[in-house]
Amino acid sequence: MATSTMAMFPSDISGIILDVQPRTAIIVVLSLYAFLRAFTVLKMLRQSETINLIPIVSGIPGLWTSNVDIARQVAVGAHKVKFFKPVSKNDVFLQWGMNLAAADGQMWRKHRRIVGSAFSTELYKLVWMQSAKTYNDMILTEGWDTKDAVDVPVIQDVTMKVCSSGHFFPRADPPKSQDGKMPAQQALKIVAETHLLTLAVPSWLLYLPVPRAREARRRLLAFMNEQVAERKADVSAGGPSVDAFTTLVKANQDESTKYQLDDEELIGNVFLFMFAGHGTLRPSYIVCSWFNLVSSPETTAHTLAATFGFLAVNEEVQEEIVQHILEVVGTEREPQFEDYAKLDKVLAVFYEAARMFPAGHALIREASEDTILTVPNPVGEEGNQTVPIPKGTQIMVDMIGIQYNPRYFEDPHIFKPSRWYGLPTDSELFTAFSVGQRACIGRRFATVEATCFLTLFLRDWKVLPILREGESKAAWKMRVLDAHIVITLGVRDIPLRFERRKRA
Ligand code: HEM
Repeated sequence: MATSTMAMFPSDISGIILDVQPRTAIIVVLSLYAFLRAFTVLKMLRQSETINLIPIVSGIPGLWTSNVDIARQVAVGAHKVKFFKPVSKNDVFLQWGMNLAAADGQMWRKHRRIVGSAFSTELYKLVWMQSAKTYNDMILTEGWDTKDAVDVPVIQDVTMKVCSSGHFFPRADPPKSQDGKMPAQQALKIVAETHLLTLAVPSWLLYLPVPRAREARRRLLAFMNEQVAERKADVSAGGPSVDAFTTLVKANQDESTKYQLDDEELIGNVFLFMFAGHGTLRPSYIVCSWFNLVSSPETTAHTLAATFGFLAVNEEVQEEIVQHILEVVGTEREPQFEDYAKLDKVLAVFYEAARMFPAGHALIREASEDTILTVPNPVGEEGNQTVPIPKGTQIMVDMIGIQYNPRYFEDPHIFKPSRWYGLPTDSELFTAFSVGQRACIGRRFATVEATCFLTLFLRDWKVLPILREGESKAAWKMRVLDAHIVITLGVRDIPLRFERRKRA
């Protein structure tokens, strides 16, 4: 839109419309159409689990579903089934190199095998220790150790600090500049914001010679390479894999195996884990989630925030969880990683919050050839139907729909952690991390982190809502515990009060 035209027709809408570029107009109309289509389909999904979208004149055929059996048939990966993750949903991240979240087929198997080896018991022990340390440090640095009550206007500010990729790549966390160049942290922010732009504009825009953006990309790449070089030196010196990053670097160095990451793939995965979900960067989270990567530690932070919110208005549940913590850990000792599997009720509250606000809210897949899907009949009717799926059909698995589907959950709108009590920690009955081989690789990472933090926190503090004058808890719940959707799914800012628990 030319500024001169706007100056000539400051309040004349037709003048502005006349000057809209044809491409922009098409994008606006298509976006409106896409929005209305999505809205209508989502409305229909509330009545019917699976909807087949058949284009009349042109367009891509689609199938939207909130059925777990269909999710299982499509989500697992192109090496097993005739559905793949469309590259168009990942191309922003592919700029840094192929990575686990974007790959499919045999390529995905390689990345999953290599990255998967970093998600070991050693890593989870480290995550547990770091979470405990974060809690203890926070109490001291915030001066909570001398207070009996603390008001936190936005609990997300706390949970964002707790859940960060620092556990995954410990040494890379404070990317400060020592040489007067743009700090890597700032470079990351600019890169993330530029990525965000590509939601609205074509991706070639990223390559335009905008000096700051170019400098940021260069700086970020240099920073990642520095980190890689540091670890390569460690690996050459025969040092142990002290963190997951070093495990990835080892996979790049090891020439004796067919499961080797090349330099680009190494950087692609480093970007995915170190940066895509960095706790301080909301834009990158939005991009990450929009492109269905769902790799963000921020997903854990959002779920943890929702967990606190639900506990604040469900006092009985909170007391039951505290009793459970006292039975398992007592009051005198620090909880240990070995307690994780025993703290099933703590995990259950986190699961229930993740069910009600599933951070990974959609899985998108595409049929690579003509195929069929087995679609279960509606509840109350036995059997299945076979639905032909033409090549190119896009399948949208509505994860929110699954988590509220009465086929799977009694009273789906009620916060009821007891549905998960006693569930083994990796049970597939819990579906918010997706299902099958391609389910979230960070599931245990997230649940270990959350269980440790909640255990320490709830043992010391009672969680209460900060109510407005005259507001009831029910009204607070309606106002605050509401999905906050911009592009991704989150919870509104949650104001909470913490009161120190009196110990007998
Ligand atoms: C409450 C927290 C989380 C939720 C609800 C969640 C959910 C999901 C879901 C639904 C998927 C499947 C996406 C798809 O197939 O299209 C996924 C994949 C993934 N998640 Fe998570 N996630 C969480 C935390 C994490 C964390 C903490 C990490 C990293 C440490 C992580 C890393 C990944 C990666 C790399 C994938 C892609 C895996 C693959 O394609 O093989 N996630 N996540």
